[in-house]
Order: sequence, then structure tokens, then C-alpha cells
Amino acid sequence: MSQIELKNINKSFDGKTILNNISLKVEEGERISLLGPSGCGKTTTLKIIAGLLKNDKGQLLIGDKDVSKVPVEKRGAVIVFQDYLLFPHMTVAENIGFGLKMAKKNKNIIKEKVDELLKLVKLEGLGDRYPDELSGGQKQRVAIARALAVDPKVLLLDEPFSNLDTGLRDEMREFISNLQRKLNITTILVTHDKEEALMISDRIAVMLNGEIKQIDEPSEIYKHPKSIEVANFLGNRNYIKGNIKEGKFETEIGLFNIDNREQKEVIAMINPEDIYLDNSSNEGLEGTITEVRYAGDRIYYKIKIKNKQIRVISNSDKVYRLNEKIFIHMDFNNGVFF
Ligand SMILES: Nc1ncnc2c1ncn2[C@@H]1O[C@H](COP(=O)(O)OP(=O)(O)OP(=O)(O)O)[C@@H](O)[C@H]1O
Repeated sequence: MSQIELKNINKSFDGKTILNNISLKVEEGERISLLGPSGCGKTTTLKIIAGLLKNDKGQLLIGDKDVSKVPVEKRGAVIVFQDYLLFPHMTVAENIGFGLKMAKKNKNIIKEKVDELLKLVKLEGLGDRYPDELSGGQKQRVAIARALAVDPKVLLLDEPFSNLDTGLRDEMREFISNLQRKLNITTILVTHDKEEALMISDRIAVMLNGEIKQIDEPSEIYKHPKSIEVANFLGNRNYIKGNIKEGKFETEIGLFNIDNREQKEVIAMINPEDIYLDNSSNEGLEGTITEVRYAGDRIYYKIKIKNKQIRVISNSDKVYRLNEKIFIHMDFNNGVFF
């Protein structure tokens, strides 16, 4: 039994298709990211799951039950929005207990639950503060605690880390990841940040123009994208056109041996980190360094070979200089062919 299943969900606004046949199964306790650029329909998908928007077509199951007619508060799916939407005139404790108060729970039960959640999100002693007396990370933890107060089956996080600065973002990613694992709560996280999706997801659904283009584990999505559009969204790769013929790959930059006996015209994708630079011998393809960007633990290069720019990411200690002649080695057996 999947915890959530979307079957051919469609949604239009003002006659414009925003979601086009979205299908997705999320297993119990799984953490899945919806990854895509701004405007591709990620938030709309979350709102449909939570019941804040109605889909035009398709079916939505939560725990094997069709929830299309189930109201928001009974779906067992809660959203935490990007800007947290805390009630400014309520204390932290009142914010966290809000859903329970609405459900007319007894005061002692609310207090007990709020105390437990304050402890869980490491905000003990801050229950009497107001939201504007909290840091960004603390506000986010209040929002998470408020969402968890109603014991949801599904947690929906909309760009949870985008309002936090870099250091805090890493800390909160780790905090929420650990909390999610501890509670084993099925989670869908929306992000446009590929590195974030790669780092914290069990699986990633890449969404482009209202369609899910690929659903896979992070390393599969990165290493074996099924299309150039998914590959492009995941990073700056190299694409090299050529013909495979009898174990050789004839390209615009040179001829390579390859373990592939097919005969076809392809575009090969090769990652910048899978290309190696060397100037200790005259072997390999000769090129000229046209850009060097030093980033401490890695160096970004652009290299001109014939009329083609190749991107390389090196983690070697050796730093090559601009305009230096260089030999590059690339193994197309690590490439993906489209
Ligand atoms: N209530 C609405 N009425 C009309 N159009 C809407 C409505 N809500 C969203 N849209 C449009 O639907 C498209 C998808 O919006 P959505 O918020 O789902 O995108 P997103 O992928 O979450 O992007 P972002 O990260 O920028 O929020 C956008 O073009 C948006 O303008």
C-alpha cells in the first residue's frame, strides 16, 4: 500500500494547463522531492494533495483511500509553507496548539502535546515568545511543530529552506531530515534547488512544465537522466554529437574507443567531473583553457577543443592557468547517450 498516490492529476487555471497528467506514488515513511524550476506546478501539486485546491481530473489516494471529497482537516496531510505563515499575535505555544484547539481538544491534552512538540523541535522554554522574537530557523521549527501537532500521515514542505541563510539552511536540512526519519512520516518536499533535492531525498520527481519527467533515486537521476531536458535541469553537462560505429565514437572533437557495437547517431552527455586533465604527456585530446574558477575544494574549467567548449570540474591540487595548453581524457563508457 502506498501512502499517497496521484493518478493522472490535471489542473488548469484560466484555461492554461498547469498540471498535465501527474502520476506519483509515495511509500509510507518515504521522503520524496518534487524538483523543478519556478512556475512548473510544484506548489499547485502540494495544494491539491492537502486539499487546498481541487484537481480538474484524476484521482488522489491517501492510504489507499480516495480523498477527493475529504475536507482539508480530515485528510491527514499538512503543508508547511515557505514563509511559515505563523500567527503573529499568538505565542509559540498558541501557534503550535492551534490545530488542536480548532479540533476542540481539552486544554490539558493541548498543553501536554505542545510541551512534547517544543521538546521535539528543540524550542523548550520559548513557548511564551511571539513569532517576531524568533530567528528564521526557530520560526521554521514552530511551523513544523504546528504541522505535526495534528499527527498528520503526510507532511508537505514547500521550499522549506529557501528563506534561510546558508549556514542555517544546512543545519535545518539536517534537523528536518533527522526528525522525518525519527517520526517515519511520509514527506513530500518541493524545491527548485537540485543540490538540496539530491542530498535529502529518497527519490526525486523532476517536474518540468507541469509534467513529471522522471522519478528515481538521486544518483540515478543525476547519472542516468532519461532525457536531455532532465539532464540539463540537473546540471551543466557536456553534450557531444557523434556517430557510434563498430566500437568507435566519431565526434566533432575526435575519435574515441567505446564498448558499444551499435550503429547510430547520438548525443553523448558526459559530466564535467568525469573528464580528467593532464599535461604530463602528450596523450589525449589537446585543448586550451579559456576559463578557470577556483572554488577551494574544486576548480571549474572551460576548455576549448577545436570549436567546442568543454566544462571540466577538477578536484586535483594542480591548478592550470588561463590560456594554458592541456590534454584531456574522457571515457565515453561513463557517458549517457541520447
Ligand atoms: N490560483 C491561481 N490562479 C491562477 N494561476 C495560478 C494560481 N496558482 C498558481 N498559478 C499559476 O500556476 C503556475 C504554477 O504555479 P506553482 O505555484 O504551482 O509553481 P511552482 O512550481 O510551485 O513555482 P514557485 O516555486 O515559483 O512557487 C504558475 O504559472 C502560476 O502563476
